[in-house]
Amino acid sequence: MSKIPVYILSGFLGSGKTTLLKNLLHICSEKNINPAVLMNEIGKTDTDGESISGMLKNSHIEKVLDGCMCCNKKSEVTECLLTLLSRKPDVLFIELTGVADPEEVVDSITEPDLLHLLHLEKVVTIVDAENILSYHNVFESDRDLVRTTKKQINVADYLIVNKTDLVSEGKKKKVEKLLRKENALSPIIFTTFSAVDINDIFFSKSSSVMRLNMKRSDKIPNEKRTSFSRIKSISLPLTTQTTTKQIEKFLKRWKSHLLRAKGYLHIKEGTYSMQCVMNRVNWEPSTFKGEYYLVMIGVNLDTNEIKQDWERTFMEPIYTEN
Ligand SMILES: Nc1nc2c(ncn2[C@@H]2O[C@H](COP(=O)(O)OP(=O)(O)OP(=O)(O)O)[C@@H](O)[C@H]2O)c(=O)[nH]1
Repeated sequence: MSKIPVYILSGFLGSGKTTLLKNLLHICSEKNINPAVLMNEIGKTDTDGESISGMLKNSHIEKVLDGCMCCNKKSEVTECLLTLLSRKPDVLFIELTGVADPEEVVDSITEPDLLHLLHLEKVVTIVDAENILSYHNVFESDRDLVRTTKKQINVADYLIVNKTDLVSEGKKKKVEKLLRKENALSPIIFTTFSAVDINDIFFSKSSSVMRLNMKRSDKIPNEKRTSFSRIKSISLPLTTQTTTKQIEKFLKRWKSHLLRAKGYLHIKEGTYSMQCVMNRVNWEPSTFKGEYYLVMIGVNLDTNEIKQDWERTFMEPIYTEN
């Protein structure tokens, strides 16, 4: 029986992993390739899964929520993978959380129960050209997080520098230099909205197994690792109508700890998907039909304080004309 090729999509919060996954699923649909997807979210709420599910046969997606596949959710991964592999997809994509260490995930997918069913084709790491150079300042005191972002670059077989529409040529060069410091060998491509060439991802030569084995032998045995030591997430339900301005004002109040926010919100103009990466906020009309919410992810978020602030701000209908 031929083994199913697996692609791991890694990269920090908001770098463009889900955007890449959607592009890859479009390519699969055009080429009549039958994909399966394993997704992981740090929080209990599955914001991206909904839109991805719509692009797949129902049974071809599994989700690991409320934790990180590389740390406290390892045991669930084998079960989810066995379920997906039993459906005999042509290819399997695993989208990691933004704070996952891909090397740890490689360890869990190369255990004996799975090894005869799949083979790791590539670890693809996507970096956010706009923000990557400032991460080291943001995470100054969190060594685990700094180590994880470096590791994501270090173990990649293929590196994508995304969001090039938001940076100058000079900044692109600086990002490339940073990547080369951590990873001297793997190809680097530059993209906007994760628009990759199918040949680069699916047909270029893979060096993953060899390189990852090399890296693993460097590991300190029994080292206790967590990739997201101080990362916290909170999901906040919204039962009233609001405005983009009011939501952005709320996010600004918690800006110093916030890395990422996303959700579906009911605003004056209708239902919108909101995506916030560091300081940048995007709003897009959405056909989402569920209950409205906002998820916030950040370093040492004071979840009790945030919850109280949210309830104070959005408990009563607060929509005003201006
Ligand atoms: N301007 C710009 N925005 C982008 C680009 N790529 C992605 N985005 C936006 O960045 C936001 C985050 O993209 P995602 O694909 O959700 O990022 P992610 O890595 O999956 O995020 P997490 O799952 O939270 O880690 C979304 O609003 C995207 O539309 C790009 O090249 N340029």
